[in-house]
Amino acid sequence: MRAVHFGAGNIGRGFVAEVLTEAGFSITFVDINADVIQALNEDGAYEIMYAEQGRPNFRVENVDGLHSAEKPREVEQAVAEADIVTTAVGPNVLPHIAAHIAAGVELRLEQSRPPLDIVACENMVGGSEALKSHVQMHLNLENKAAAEQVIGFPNAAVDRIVPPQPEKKNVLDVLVEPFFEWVIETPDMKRKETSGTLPNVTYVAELLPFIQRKMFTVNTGHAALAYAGAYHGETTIMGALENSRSAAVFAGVLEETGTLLQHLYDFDHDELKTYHQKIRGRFQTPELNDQITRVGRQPMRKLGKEERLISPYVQLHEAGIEAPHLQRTIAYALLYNDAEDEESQLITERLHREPAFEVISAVTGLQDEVLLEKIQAEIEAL
Ligand SMILES: NC(=O)C1=CN([C@@H]2O[C@H](COP(=O)(O)OP(=O)(O)OC[C@H]3O[C@@H](n4cnc5c(N)ncnc54)[C@H](O)[C@@H]3O)[C@@H](O)[C@H]2O)C=CC1
Ligand SMILES: O=P(O)(O)OC[C@H]1O[C@](O)(CO)[C@@H](O)[C@@H]1O
Repeated sequence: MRAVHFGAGNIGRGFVAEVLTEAGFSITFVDINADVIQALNEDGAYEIMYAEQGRPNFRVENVDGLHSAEKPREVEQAVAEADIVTTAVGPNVLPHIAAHIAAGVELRLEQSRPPLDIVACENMVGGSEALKSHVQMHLNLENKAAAEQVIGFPNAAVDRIVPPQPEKKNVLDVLVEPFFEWVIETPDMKRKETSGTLPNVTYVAELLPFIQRKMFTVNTGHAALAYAGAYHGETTIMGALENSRSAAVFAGVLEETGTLLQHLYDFDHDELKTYHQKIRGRFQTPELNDQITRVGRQPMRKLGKEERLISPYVQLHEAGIEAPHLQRTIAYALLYNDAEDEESQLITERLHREPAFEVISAVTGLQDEVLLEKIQAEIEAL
């Protein structure tokens, strides 16, 4: 069985590949990083190393690579022949890989190949569904209707911390945290016998509670640590946890999103507390040396309306629940300034040039004047 995976980065090599290898797939990675593609084709294997004393490495074998800009026809043929397609490229990159996937789908339909599932493993709600819309834009009406029958885009949630990689001899080897969770929603699958039987994957009929629990806890909590930590002069996630001011924001944010999750889904209070402790322990792994620049990357995306900060903040507001720590975190995120991060630079420049109220509205997509004024006041207080 062959998988085609778009994005041979940290999560692609360090997580998706482990599960697919365990399931017996050989993997063709598609990427635009020439060094990684060359190494995949020369070595055909690499090691996953766990941030856990004494745990042996996991060897990923039977891999190769395709550079999508240099070998577009081969990428399309690989998609046409694949038994599963997965992605971990980042939400902003999904539109850029859609044309290749659509061309592969067209070939598949022409060649009357079996059904296929395409699973986006991105930190976002409705990732596969979003990819589906991008792919559909490249299909004519007839192929769109035909694809609807045989190409599934089941949504998924993925969770594993794969930090910025330490200096190492081999560009492919990847250090990961031992924990992982991959949840896939089953109703949209078209090839359950393949995509529905991956080992160590949790299958659910409705993903929303799982992905919201993950996004609003792991990702919102992480973002709070990153942005509050950066504001208080920290550069690492460990530093932010040890800093009493950012740690207090983190704890407050988890309380607030925990309240929301219980309000939305009736999650058990004690289970949620245990989940919080587990996450705190995962963040507190010194071997990962996780950097604020990674966790805080692309603040404009993270401040989007459907994302980890604004979505719970708005939902709490609508439920009549105050969320001062989330509100403060949103202000920290708007003030976040990493010289290497284009999005943080764009927000910083706009805040210098334009009234804060308008910048906040443009970045977050919020229209509610009450909320905009609250966030503006928060920024002014900092
Ligand atoms: N690193 C982590 O701990 C986690 C990341 N995620 C999600 O996984 C996704 C990937 O994140 P990472 O692996 O950390 O990022 P990464 O930057 O390590 O990997 C992304 C890969 O996509 C490739 N890429 C960029 N444009 C491309 C294109 N047009 N065609 C093909 N490949 C392209 C890049 O060259 C890179 O190899 C994101 O959505 C992220 O939110 C989810 C859970 C954990
Ligand atoms: O990958 P993103 O969306 O930029 O955000 C980083 C987040 O991804 C993770 O690596 C895994 O969910 C978290 O550690 C962190 O909150």
